[in-house]
Amino acid sequence: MMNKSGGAFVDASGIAVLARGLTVARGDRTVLHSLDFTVPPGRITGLLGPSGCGKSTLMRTLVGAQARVTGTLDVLGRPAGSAALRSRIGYVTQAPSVYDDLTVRRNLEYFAAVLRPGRRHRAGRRADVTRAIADVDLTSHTDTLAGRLSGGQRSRVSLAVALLGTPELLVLDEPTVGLDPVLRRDLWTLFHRLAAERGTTILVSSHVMDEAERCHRLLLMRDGRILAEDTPDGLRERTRTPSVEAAFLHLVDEAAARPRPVSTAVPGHPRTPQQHHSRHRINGNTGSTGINGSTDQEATR
Ligand SMILES: Nc1ncnc2c1ncn2[C@@H]1O[C@H](COP(=O)(O)OP(=O)(O)OP(=O)(O)O)[C@@H](O)[C@H]1O
Repeated sequence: MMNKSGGAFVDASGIAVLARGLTVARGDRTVLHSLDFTVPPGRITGLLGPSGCGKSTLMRTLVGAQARVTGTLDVLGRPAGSAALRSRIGYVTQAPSVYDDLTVRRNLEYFAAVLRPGRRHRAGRRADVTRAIADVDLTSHTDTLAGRLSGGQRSRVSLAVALLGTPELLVLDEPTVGLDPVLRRDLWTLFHRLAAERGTTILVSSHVMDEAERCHRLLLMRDGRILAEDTPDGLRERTRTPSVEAAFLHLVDEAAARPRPVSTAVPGHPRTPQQHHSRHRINGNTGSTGINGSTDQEATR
């Protein structure tokens, strides 16, 4: 089934991601505290919050690369970590995962062969590789060794890898860090094009508040909790502030003035009724592989 924009229809409910009571522990601490949120399909949702608030952990959980998870997390209508989701999600981590001793094209060809093995897919793979390189504006560097690229160019190779399988959901962990303003603008143009033309659902994290204005919707996070879930306009109006940054600070102050919930249940030992009552319980030790090759070993941390 297809939606209006030509992308895949994700769920009868029209929700790409649904989290209820989502809790994650890392080390000896709970780092995500009973999160409730949704991500709409075919839109760009920004995950914003200060360093260490849990953005990467949430993204790892979405792609099934995080252990010690309780609660409900449905992604494209299936429990996070399901094997069936692997080819439907593109995940770009903060550290570009490319082979320095291969050219841009060879890097892409390698990952394309993993996604669609077999001689009969050769022509299709070639077309996918050429399109993905053009998507990230690296056509003029097709035959350059990845090791000779700048940091920003290497991140774009990682993004091209994630775009290879035409994913329905793209999960991007701080993709614009360290990029100059022109490249940042070009990347945001690409994200909007992917959402509008291919119906791709994009979840993109950032700790730069001015990037919030470029998103259709925002999830504002702090200390492993969702402070707000709204459009940029909605946030400004609701807090009567002139910018998303000011709205964020307003919400931080508001939250600080409220008493905190007492419980931080350790995953595996749910204490709240909500945690017992999941529509799709997710497997806390699932170690499915994101497109950038997150491993079972990583899933245990
Ligand atoms: N391997 C780990 N073991 C234990 N705790 C961890 C581990 N990795 C991260 N944490 C903790 O989990 C919390 C959330 O970290 P996370 O990387 O998800 O935050 P973030 O918002 O993505 O930060 P940044 O923007 O700096 O990448 C932090 O308090 C961090 O110290």
